[in-house]
Amino acid sequence: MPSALLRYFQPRRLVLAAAALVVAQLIGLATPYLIKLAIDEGIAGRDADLLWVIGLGGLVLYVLGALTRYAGQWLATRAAEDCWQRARDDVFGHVQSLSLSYLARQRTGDLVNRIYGDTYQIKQLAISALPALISLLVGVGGTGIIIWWLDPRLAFLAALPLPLGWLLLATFRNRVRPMSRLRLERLSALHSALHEGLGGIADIQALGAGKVFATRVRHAGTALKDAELELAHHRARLGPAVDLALSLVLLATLVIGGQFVINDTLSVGTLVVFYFYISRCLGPLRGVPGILYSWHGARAAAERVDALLAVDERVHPPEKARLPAPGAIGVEVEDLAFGYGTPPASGDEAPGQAPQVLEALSLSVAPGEAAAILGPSGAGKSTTGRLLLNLFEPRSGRVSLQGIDARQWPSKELRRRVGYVGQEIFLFDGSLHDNLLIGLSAAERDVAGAHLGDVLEVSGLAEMVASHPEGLELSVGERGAQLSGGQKKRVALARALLRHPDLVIIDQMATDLEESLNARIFQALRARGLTLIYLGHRVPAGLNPEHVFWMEGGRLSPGHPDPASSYASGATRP
Ligand SMILES: Nc1ncnc2c1ncn2[C@@H]1O[C@H](COP(=O)(O)OP(=O)(O)OP(=O)(O)O)[C@@H](O)[C@H]1O
Repeated sequence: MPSALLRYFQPRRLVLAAAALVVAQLIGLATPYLIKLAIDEGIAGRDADLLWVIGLGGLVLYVLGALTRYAGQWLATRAAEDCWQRARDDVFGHVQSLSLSYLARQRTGDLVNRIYGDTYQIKQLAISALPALISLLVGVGGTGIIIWWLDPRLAFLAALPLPLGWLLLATFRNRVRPMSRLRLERLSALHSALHEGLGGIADIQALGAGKVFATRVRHAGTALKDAELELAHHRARLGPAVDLALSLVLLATLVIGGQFVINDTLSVGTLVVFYFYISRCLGPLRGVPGILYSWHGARAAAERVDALLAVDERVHPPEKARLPAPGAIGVEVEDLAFGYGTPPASGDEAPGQAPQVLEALSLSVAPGEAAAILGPSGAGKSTTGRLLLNLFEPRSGRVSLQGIDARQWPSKELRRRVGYVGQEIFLFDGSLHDNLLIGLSAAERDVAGAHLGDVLEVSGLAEMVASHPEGLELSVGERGAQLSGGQKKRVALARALLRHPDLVIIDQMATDLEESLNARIFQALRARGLTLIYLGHRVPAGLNPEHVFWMEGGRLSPGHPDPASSYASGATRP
């Protein structure tokens, strides 16, 4: 059984819910018996007082039944909601801990569906399947015992269709599991298509490709509809089959039980109450297909959650962490090789499946120096930046920051001391202020707040903030949709600087900003004395780097290959 099915439920809540529902069912079992008493003892014996006592007893039982049913359903709902929250948080936490190389191979819509949709299926077990299962086990099971005690002949008659029902369920069960799995996979595919279609809406509109994505969403939706219909069709056959069997039992009870009354071997009260008990079983037995589908849906969902939780491609904390000394960070890269895709299994010397992106890459940048790594598109510049940040595991070679292997830096320290302005900037739907301070503790926020004005000035944001009526409370929109490309870059730079970094890696900014603004920003950055690594197609004004490297096909060489370039010598400052 998939472990995600039980892992997130708190047993105490479930046991309490189950106990309340069991009591409600036991009370429900007692109430029809009062009818027999009323008919056979009260009415037949012309005992009006007894009828009043029975009525009062019935009232107490009905009230208790209602209260325990309410308590059971409420406790089951609480258990389910707690389970869903715990499962969502746990699965999302796990996804967050996975390495970028794994996540880059996944579809976001599918991950969202596993975190939200699959865990939802698991919680539904407590809300719908638990009460249905208890009314089946206690309600129907208890009824079986009572009717056996009332009249074994009629009870035997009522039990006749049971083996047939069991056989029917066993046959149906084998088909439900693969169908439930297919339904969830198609739901995931639809989420992925929607996510992609909405995530790139601006480009899609600009390309006039709306129809293409509408078709993709429609196809994914049609596939899901087919899976849903197949499941519903299957269920539609099981439901009426159960109904038919139960109706036959009711008819047989009436006709054969009536004969027993005529023959004086059964009292009218017993026949009536027998009929009542059998009718009480109709609801729970009709619920059996629901339990079956809910169980297999949750099972298929739990298998998908387990599969995701079993992924261990994560960023592991360093085995021998070393705390680097404060101050500007020198960068040493030795013989670095890297490729995206499945890394080789441990102990396996063979390279991974994916092609090598970086080869024998070596460079050295002293503390406080600036280096520019230039090269054509696809050369491997951004990849180099990600390896300097220890976001990916190199296939061989190493990156040392301040003489310590980047893999041995405590990750929190690395994220704080190495600022990163990526090619694609992540901004979330919130104020500019919240985007700037994201990830900082309360104490760090206080420190950052004190030099916020200075940082806004260095990153060229001060004028934008001053000119906007909402200032720092300006809303940036989802993924920063309300800011320009250059503004997003500057917000990312300010966000990095607010952490007091000692090394800043900037991936392509020169082309996003006008020359004078570049000059202002890079001069101000150089004046701070931190180490700077710039990745792009040309050296930005004001950077004035000590080193210029040319990267092509994942290989690095000093200087620009164009002899006319002022950086052609490979020597340093032109
Ligand atoms: N997440 C990824 N998964 C697989 N391959 C990738 C991934 N990211 C980049 N690549 C591949 O790695 C190579 C280097 O890409 P990279 O982004 O480092 O180049 P770049 O020099 O920064 O290019 P540009 O100047 O266009 O930004 C390219 O061939 C690219 O297709």
